[in-house]
Amino acid sequence: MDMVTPLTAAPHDHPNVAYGRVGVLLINLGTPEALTDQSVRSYLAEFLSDRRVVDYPAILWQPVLRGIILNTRPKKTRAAYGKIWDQETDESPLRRHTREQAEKLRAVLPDGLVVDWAMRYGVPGIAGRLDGMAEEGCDRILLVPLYPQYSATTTGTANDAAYLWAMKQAWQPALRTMPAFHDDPGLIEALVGTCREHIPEGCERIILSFHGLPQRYFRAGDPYHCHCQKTARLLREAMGWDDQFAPTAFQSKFGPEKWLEPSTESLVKAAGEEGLKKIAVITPGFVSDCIETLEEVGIGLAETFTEHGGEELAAIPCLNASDDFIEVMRKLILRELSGWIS
Ligand SMILES: C=CC1=C(C)c2cc3[nH]c(cc4nc(cc5[nH]c(cc1n2)c(C)c5CCC(=O)O)C(CCC(=O)O)=C4C)c(C)c3C=C
Ligand SMILES: [Fe+2]
Ligand SMILES: [Fe+2]
Repeated sequence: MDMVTPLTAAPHDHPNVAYGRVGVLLINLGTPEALTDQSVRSYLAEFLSDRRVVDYPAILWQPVLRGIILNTRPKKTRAAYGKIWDQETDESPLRRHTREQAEKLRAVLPDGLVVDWAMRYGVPGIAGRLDGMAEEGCDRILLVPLYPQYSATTTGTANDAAYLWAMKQAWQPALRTMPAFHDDPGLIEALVGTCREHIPEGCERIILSFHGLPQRYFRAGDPYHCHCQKTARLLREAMGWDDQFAPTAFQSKFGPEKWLEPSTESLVKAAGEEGLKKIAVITPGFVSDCIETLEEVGIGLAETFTEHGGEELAAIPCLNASDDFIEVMRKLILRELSGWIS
């Protein structure tokens, strides 16, 4: 690798600052630290106070959030996490997969790169991990929000947190951000691989389900909806599906506003009512299994399907730390590090 040797002995009147290294920081959403109401509450408080996520004026929103939502939702959300918590490592699935993705990428990326991971909400936080990278001498850092489709509510806010940290640095590192990779041929090929492996024999419909957003954000210019539609189209084309067999839908609605439609729930109910017995749901907007894929889809919507006459709803696993996904990310990261490493 082409890098300057970190300064070990600075001239006597200079601060001893390490430099010359390149860092890669994977960033995911965030998740409760422990399976307690208090931990879920503080995670939701931070998440739902982010103005990129809920853009109502704070003076109106904070009383609703603190007075109602944070007194009711944590108990329900904790119960949902309880069904999917990783007992082996005592962490949420999202945390486990993100950590494993970073560990595997560190092993396959060039020696000398500093590869780490952080969460936008909760721990390990973005600022703390960037402090660590700076201490290790990273003066060039690639930020990699782990969302194939760009949204201001996810990618945008992850990058914001890094810029906010950079505003306070005496020696601000050069920062690059990973562009959306919703149409990356490697990503589509990896999704094709999971479809071939996991879609059950005799499946009558496959719903391509993405996390939703308020329609208002889409109208204000967030390209997320278009990125989702493109991922869905490329996957359909690669699999030879039409949009009757493989419709796009949006899940996880929160609050009273109109969100992107159709909802995954409405398509699951309709499939049962039409007399379909076996369907699958794939979630190509989530690279890691989490509460929204394992609990909402794998448990909740599977029950909804049987309540409406269906028999089996297969929730297709996310790419997680599979070799295929690590290879997708390795190539994208090397592309984005062009000129920084040789
Ligand atoms: C309040 C509005 C929300 C918006 C807008 C939103 C966008 C959005 N979220 C993801 C990915 C994830 N969201 C997850 C959990 C989650 N999301 C919301 C709300 C909004 N998300 C809430 C309240 C929660 C918490 C769970 C609950 O209380 O039901 C997760 C899972 C985290 C985990 O630990 O498993 C992910 C991942 C995307 C991609 C997105 C917009 C594009
Ligand atoms: Fe969400
Ligand atoms: Fe669009």
